[in-house]
Amino acid sequence: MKPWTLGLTGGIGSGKSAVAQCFVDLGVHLVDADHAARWVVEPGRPALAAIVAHFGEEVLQADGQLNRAALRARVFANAEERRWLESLLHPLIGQEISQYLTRAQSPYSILVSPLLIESGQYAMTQRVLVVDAPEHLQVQRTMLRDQSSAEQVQAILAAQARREERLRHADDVLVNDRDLAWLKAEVEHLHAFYLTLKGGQP
Ligand SMILES: CC(C)(COP(=O)(O)OP(=O)(O)OC[C@H]1O[C@@H](n2cnc3c(N)ncnc32)[C@H](O)[C@@H]1OP(=O)(O)O)[C@@H](O)C(=O)NCCC(=O)NCCS
Ligand SMILES: Nc1ncnc2c1ncn2[C@@H]1O[C@H](COP(=O)(O)OP(=O)(O)O)[C@@H](O)[C@H]1O
Repeated sequence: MKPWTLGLTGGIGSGKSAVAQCFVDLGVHLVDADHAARWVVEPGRPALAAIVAHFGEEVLQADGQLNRAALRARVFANAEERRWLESLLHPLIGQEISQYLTRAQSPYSILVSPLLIESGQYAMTQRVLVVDAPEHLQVQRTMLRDQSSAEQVQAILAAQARREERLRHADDVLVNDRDLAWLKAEVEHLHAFYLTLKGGQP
């Protein structure tokens, strides 16, 4: 039977990557929208040239790669610039994702994306798992992971769907407010359940 796709989403620092890694350890095929977002702006790809034409040479590093920190500072300080970037990149990211989803060998595959709902990528999935965490934990974990300031994390949070909106699209919710051993056990339960599903439904 054709593998179905589980959409995995949650706000920044909610624990999507940690949950995704647990599924990978169980042998599930994973496609990561953040990785696709990096591939489409590699040197030589047309999107990078369009970004430089729009934002200027200061969003390039000396080696010709995108200066992600510089672009991050620009787009999370200005919603119009962020929307411009999204309208350029989201169609390209969507194409990469659908190509990689077709390579799935496992009974189901996972698309992990911070913007699954906002970008409409959930249309490529048959079921949605939302990782949820209290906002103070999201901020604390992201600051530790990225060495970013609380203000920058808050600015990114403000650019994302509200928790209620994300939860409205959820078939399953994993509240990641305990330790990683507990998280792993929860993923094992979900995986056992997902293996019983056909096309993402009981
Ligand atoms: C702006 C940008 C260059 C910054 O790069 P970076 O500093 O390396 O940061 P990352 O790409 O790792 O993104 C950091 C966080 O910002 C959030 N984020 C990224 N793009 C976002 C956007 N357009 N709107 C809201 N939040 C966004 C994500 O939550 C991400 O963290 P998470 O995956 O851990 O949840 C990069 O985020 C980008 O190209 N964004 C536009 C493309 C896009 O929408 N990507 C999201 C996946 S579809
Ligand atoms: N339950 C947890 N306990 C402790 N640390 C966690 C837990 N879940 C995630 N983390 C850590 O918090 C940070 C953010 O998690 P991550 O999975 O990268 O979030 P996301 O992908 O949603 O942005 C990472 O450094 C991760 O290792």
